[in-house]
Amino acid sequence: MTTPLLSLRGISKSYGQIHANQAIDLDVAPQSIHAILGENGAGKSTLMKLIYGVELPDDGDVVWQGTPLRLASPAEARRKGIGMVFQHFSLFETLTVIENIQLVVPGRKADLKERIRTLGREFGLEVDPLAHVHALSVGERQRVEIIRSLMTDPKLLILDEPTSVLPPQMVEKLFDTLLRLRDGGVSILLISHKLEEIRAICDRATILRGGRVTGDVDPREHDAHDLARMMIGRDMPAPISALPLSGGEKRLEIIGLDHQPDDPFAVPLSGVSLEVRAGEILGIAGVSGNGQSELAALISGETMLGREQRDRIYMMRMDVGRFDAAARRQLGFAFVPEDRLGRGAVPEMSLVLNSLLTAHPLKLLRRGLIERTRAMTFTKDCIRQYDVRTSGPDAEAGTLSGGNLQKFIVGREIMLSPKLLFVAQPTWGVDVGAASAIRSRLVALRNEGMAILVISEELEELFELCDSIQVLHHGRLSPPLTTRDTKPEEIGRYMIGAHASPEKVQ
Ligand SMILES: Nc1ncnc2c1ncn2[C@@H]1O[C@H](COP(=O)(O)OP(=O)(O)OP(=O)(O)O)[C@@H](O)[C@H]1O
Repeated sequence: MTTPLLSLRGISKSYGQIHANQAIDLDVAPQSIHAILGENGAGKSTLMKLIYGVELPDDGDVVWQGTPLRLASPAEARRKGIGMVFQHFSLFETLTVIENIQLVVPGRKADLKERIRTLGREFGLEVDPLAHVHALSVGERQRVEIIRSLMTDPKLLILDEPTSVLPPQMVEKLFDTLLRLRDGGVSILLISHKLEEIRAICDRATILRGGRVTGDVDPREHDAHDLARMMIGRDMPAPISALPLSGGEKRLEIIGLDHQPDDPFAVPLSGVSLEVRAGEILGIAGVSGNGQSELAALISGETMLGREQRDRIYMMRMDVGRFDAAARRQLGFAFVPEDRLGRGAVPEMSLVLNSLLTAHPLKLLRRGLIERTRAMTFTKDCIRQYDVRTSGPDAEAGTLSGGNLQKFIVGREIMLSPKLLFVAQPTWGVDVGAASAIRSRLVALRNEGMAILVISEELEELFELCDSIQVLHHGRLSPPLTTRDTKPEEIGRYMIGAHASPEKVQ
């Protein structure tokens, strides 16, 4: 057997009582695409941080190209030939592509420009070096991040959930790039929750559960059910089905909403109309950056309408255009924002305090003071019901793994028993088992009469959840399409703005 590019033996890392990685063995072969799979909190990101020198292991050995290695920093990892593209991009929006790259890669501007173009051609990562980052799509931004890593000549490139930010059309293109990189001699470590994707391009998969390795397999020899079982330790629960319901009262109505945001980089909305009734789930599909965050801010009350705009947004039959977020919540509205660390939770605060942020009306405060016992009970219930893996209610929100924090925020909002629930990207970063639990919960709530609005980039998710779907493209919303009478390709055409003349679409 050829010498592995990277070998880990007995790697362990604990944070206080939490054993995030325990005695991990991993071999990454040269020229291979190697998946790291596991449910939320299984220890995937921790392991990548140890490999990239962000953290030091408590125990164990790392061997890189046959030589023992102890990395003290990411800069040292890059010098050795290890690169990493994080889930959250780290580009400055007001700078150009080349200016962003110059911050990390030394060299003359003209030479860098040439290298960006050459790498772009070679690996299918074309991007204009002089473009400003704010003008680029998410897919293009990701290409810039990958190019920037490639410019340090890595032998191993780590990608943390790279497809979760991409529209479906771009996923294929990224895979093509990854295969070209592999064939060009780079090994890739890929974290993903999407089992079919892993089966499509990975040569090897290591599965983690509870910080330990539970499988090391060729993913092409196992179906998605097998892989899911290794990840979650049991079979996937069957999805629950929607009961036939119709004609509930209108809980959200938007009528011909036009909005010109103050931010020059934001997307203006025009003529947006929708309604969500009790006992119904409406989904908003679309590639991110088409007005989703602007629409979400207008619905949640983070952005209020101008004085002259009346009769545009109704909740529970009230014109709420001039209501702030708290006033809307008082009407029975709850909201899970896409950005869980920036808006959904305060990372430095404990889970109990994070519960209070939105759940305080459930008598968790009395005369301005925290009712500690009630707040603890609420938080513990949320942790139990939504299977949030954490050391307990006093854990800081920022120490939870991404998916577990998402489960906590979704749980907290559902526990408010709202009349109208708005969830942006309900299962973003959540593992397959927990994602199916969250979806089942949403369908059960719909069956009980809740009105639910979901924004998601994942078509499969919208098809599983929604009674009808509308597509947002360039700030305009398509008419509602009844899910059971609609094919994904039709939604796809609206997503790329080609619905008017489908015969022209390739
Ligand atoms: N800085 C930290 N302090 C305390 N606990 C931490 C810290 N970082 C991670 N953990 C804990 O370590 C465990 C593993 O977390 P990790 O982020 O590696 O999981 P993951 O598999 O990447 O999850 P996800 O799929 O949700 O991103 C979790 O229980 C998490 O709460």
